[in-house]
Amino acid sequence: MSICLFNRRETREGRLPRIKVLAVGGTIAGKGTDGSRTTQYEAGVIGIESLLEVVPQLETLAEIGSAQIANIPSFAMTGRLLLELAARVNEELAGNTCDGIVVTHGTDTLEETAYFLHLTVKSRKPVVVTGAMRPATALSADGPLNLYNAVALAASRSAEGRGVLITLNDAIGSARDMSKRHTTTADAFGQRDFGLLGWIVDGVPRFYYESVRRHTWQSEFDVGGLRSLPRVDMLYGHGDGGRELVEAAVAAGAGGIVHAGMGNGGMYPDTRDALAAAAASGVVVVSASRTGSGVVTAKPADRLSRFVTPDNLNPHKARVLLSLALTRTRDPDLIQTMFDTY
Ligand SMILES: NC(=O)CC[C@H](N)C(=O)O
Repeated sequence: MSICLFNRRETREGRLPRIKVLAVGGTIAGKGTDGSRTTQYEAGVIGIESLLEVVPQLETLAEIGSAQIANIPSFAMTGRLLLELAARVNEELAGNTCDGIVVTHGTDTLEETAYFLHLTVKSRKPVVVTGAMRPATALSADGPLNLYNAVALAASRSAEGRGVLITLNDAIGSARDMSKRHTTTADAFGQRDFGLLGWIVDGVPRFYYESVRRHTWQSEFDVGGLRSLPRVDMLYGHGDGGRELVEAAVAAGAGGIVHAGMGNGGMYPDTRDALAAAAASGVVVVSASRTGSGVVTAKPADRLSRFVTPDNLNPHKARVLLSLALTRTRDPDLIQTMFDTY
């Protein structure tokens, strides 16, 4: 009888890949008092060194370095921290001392950070974002295996050039497409339109698909010199919608507004009027959808108002791209081209 074992080690000129883990916080670094309660805990309290100690198997995959960038629940994410993180990832990958990056992050806004990095990291080296749905103190905590898988993925040549990847629960997704779709389950992340890029099985990444949209080293966005991002507000569409929130966003200085519309970008008439007025005054309006899936198509009235459609990006990913687009132009036609490209 023969037993086939995968060799998990991928070496670089005879040495293990060098992977840097940048920790931002979240449930993966969360602590609760009762292991059976998976939603009652404080996120972003355990340091990255302690998280790494729990997974000694990482040593078989890579030479690990780490840095604590922040330790926050990810709903507290800021544009400033996104810029800091992107700068750090670019800095680490620019030299020849780092072969790949893992970011540990809260899951609430993990997809936005991953997409932001997908558009601003200038490297073909793997960048993998992971988190956990159960705190480190929970029974069946998912953080340690997610961290192991993330390092395995970042250490693998098979992950190079694919843009920023997300892994949780053995799944590999593109930062462009993967989203959090459940409030509490360990299987919270997925993508309704296209599915996954692959899985990680016993520490071995297996890819089946790839995204053909532009990203990372092909991206035109350079946030190197920026200290803040243009303000983009988001409004949720509904019946009896008013003008007031649109006007408040404009008064607050929004350069862009993403409207999470009903169905294929539907807007309550008063809200539409206010958004059209905002667009006429130079605010870039993206007509997105609250359905969570599918392309939003431009209707004649949208074209007249110069609304931008987000392709199939969900509203919060559209917000990320719009904010980056506004660092380059305020022209809705050019921004539409960006939405059709990334
Ligand atoms: N599962 C999680 O990571 C959620 C915890 C917290 N709300 C955060 O996003 O950081």
